[in-house]
Amino acid sequence: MSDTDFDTLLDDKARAAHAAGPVGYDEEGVRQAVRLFLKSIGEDPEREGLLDTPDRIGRACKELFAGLGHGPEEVLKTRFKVDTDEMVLVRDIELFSVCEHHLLPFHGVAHVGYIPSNGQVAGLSKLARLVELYARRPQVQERLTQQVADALMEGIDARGVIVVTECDHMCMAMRGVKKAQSRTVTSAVRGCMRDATTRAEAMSLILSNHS
Ligand SMILES: Nc1nc2c(ncn2[C@@H]2O[C@H](COP(=O)(O)OP(=O)(O)OP(=O)(O)O)[C@@H](O)[C@H]2O)c(=O)[nH]1
Ligand SMILES: [Zn+2]
Repeated sequence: MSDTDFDTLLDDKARAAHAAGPVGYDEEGVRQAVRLFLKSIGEDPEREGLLDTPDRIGRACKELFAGLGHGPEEVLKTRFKVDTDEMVLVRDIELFSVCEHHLLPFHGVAHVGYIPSNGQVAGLSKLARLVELYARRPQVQERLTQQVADALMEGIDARGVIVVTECDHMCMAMRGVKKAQSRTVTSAVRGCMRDATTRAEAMSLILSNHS
């Protein structure tokens, strides 16, 4: 890889793609909503322990929903050439998201694999950044999985993509049906990764660290 390639990979703007938080974020609006919410559940927002809570949630939501309003082009604008058309797979990318039904967390891992076309590859960290981009917003796991797959497929003109996510949903654990041990697995498979042999190779790589 040339020096220029490295420079591009380390591009600060790409690194900070959504570090600024959600586009159009209204932190004061969030603070007011939290005060109202606390009152509405029968709490006293003026008691000492809760006084700073609206502020804290205002800052926390900026992180939790930092992907809102940002697009994959911010992450994938750098790509480079490596002489390979073989499968690349990054396994066990930690993810934290929030389900759009209950605004409770779901978390787990994503496995992201692709087959480049004409040696056009993405920096490995960009696969994890794509997961972040789509996880950091109110989500459902299926859509998160599909969005990462579609963004990668289009963003680097990949020949094929596979994304598998495995998540625990707090809305199924701490309330409602209360199944704390259940884990949800979703997959999205695109292009030549749909081919049975290629898909089987990817799945064996993904499963190789599972007992
Ligand atoms: N498909 C899918 N469902 C999800 C996800 N996260 C949460 N859910 C589900 O969203 C559904 C919402 O169902 P509703 O019947 O509208 O809400 P609810 O009465 O709170 O449902 P219960 O959780 O069954 O008590 C629940 O079945 C959740 O388990 C997700 O990522 N994907
Ligand atoms: Zn939920």
